[in-house]
Amino acid sequence: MKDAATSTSQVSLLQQKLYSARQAMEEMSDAQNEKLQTLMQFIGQLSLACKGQNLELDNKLAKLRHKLASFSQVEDSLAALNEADVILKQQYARVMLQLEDSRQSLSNMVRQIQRVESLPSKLKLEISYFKKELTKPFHTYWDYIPQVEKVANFYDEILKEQLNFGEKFEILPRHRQSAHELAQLLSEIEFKKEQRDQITQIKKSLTEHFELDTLLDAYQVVLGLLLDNIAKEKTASQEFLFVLNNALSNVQDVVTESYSHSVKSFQVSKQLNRDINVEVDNVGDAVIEFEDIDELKAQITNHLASLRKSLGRKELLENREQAQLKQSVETLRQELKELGKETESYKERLFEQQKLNLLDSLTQLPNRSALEERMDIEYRNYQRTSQPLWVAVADIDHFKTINDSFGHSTGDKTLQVIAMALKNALRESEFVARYGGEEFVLLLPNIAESDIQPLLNRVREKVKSIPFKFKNQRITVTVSIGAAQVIDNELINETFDRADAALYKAKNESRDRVIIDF
Ligand SMILES: Nc1nc2c(ncn2[C@@H]2O[C@H](COP(=O)(O)OP(=O)(O)OP(=O)(O)O)[C@@H](O)[C@H]2O)c(=O)[nH]1
Repeated sequence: MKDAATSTSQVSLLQQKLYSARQAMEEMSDAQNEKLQTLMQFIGQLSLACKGQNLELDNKLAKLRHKLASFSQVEDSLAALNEADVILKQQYARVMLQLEDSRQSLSNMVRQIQRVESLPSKLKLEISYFKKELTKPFHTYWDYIPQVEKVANFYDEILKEQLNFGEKFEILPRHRQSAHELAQLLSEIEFKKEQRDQITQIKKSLTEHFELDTLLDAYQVVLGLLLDNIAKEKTASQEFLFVLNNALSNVQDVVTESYSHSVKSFQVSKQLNRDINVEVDNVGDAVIEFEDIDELKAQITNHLASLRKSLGRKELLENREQAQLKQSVETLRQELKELGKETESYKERLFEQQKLNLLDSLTQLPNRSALEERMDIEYRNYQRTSQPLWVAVADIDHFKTINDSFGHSTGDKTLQVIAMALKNALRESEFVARYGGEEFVLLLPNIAESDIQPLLNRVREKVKSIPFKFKNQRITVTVSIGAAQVIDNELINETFDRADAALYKAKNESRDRVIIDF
């Protein structure tokens, strides 16, 4: 019995121990599950941090999280852990390569930036320090990102600079050519007085160191001014036509009115004539059929009274008609007088405009259009009379140097003085025009072959003797001249070409000379 009791108490002891052991094991398992949860959370965060970098790594980490869901599966997870470890190492190597590539790309970008010529020196220095910094390798993306930010900042600053000072496009020869042609065109077009200062400024801006924007602005402004002038001219013409139209319709009204009045008067007058004729006939009849002289007297007195009445009415009508006619004529005269005045002022304006269109604004010499007109006239004279006609082209020597050394406005003044000298050196019947730039064309009729060289040499000497003084420096300005005579059936433009070729020779033969194409 005692044994049985002992056994029972041992069993219960064992049961108690077993219970305690199970409890301890359960507690241990809970603690491990808790640690496992922490590990899973960590892997979860790691997956999130790496997500998108590497698809394979994303899958492995997802599988691992699934396997680690309970402690019992930890054993199975080991292989997945190893795989994830390998991929992580590969990913690290790949990131390192990528960072190296990115570093190279950044270095290239910096080299490009350094090529921008207009960089301010401070920025240049900063970029060159930065370039040195870029020679060190990056270890993480966190090394890389700030450097990218720096490059972006450099671009930003450069962009700001460009925006502040306007983008400076390179000026190509064709831009220079366009600027030169525009400046020349501006010398040939006559602008209104109030526009001239602006045009002078534009011309000046085109001959000095200009930017593309200046050229584009110049085109825009010139176009605007021209359109404005055309619009004004159009308005003036329209106003004139309006006045003309008004006057004509007034005249038409007067004429129509006096016509209808005349028609009416004519009808009344015709009726009165008929009445008079009837009365005259009546008198005639009374005389033929007369029996009693007293009765005849009475009848004739009656007829004569009617006749006088009709004649009185006719006279009244004629007087009224006369007055009406006088008034109409007076109205017409007034209208025509007004119209005449208007036409006169329009003609004057047209004449002024025409004159302006034919003058070069800078030198006040005839311009190219005027030259063409005069060439036609002189050529027709030559064809009619066969008197000699010479064309000479004169060009100022090294004029560019004057502009470059003393400024464009000094160049302009020089042109004005030389233009005056050329004009004064010629006779009334001779003609000089500014052909463009620093080139002048002379038309010289009726000059004998033996006289042309001395004449042109006198012109050349006259220019040479002008005492120019720029910036207190005595300067001699010379011209080269080429000339040719119109021959046989040659067109005057062909003569001009020969004169121009002679000028070219004079320029080649050290300038300041006259060459005639005989
Ligand atoms: N100031 C001023 N300069 C002008 C005008 N029109 C043309 N020019 C300038 O005249 C100069 C002509 O230069 P080039 O054609 O090289 O001739 P150049 O310097 O006279 O030399 P050569 O003719 O070979 O002796 C250019 O600099 C033009 O800008 C103008 O209206 N005013």
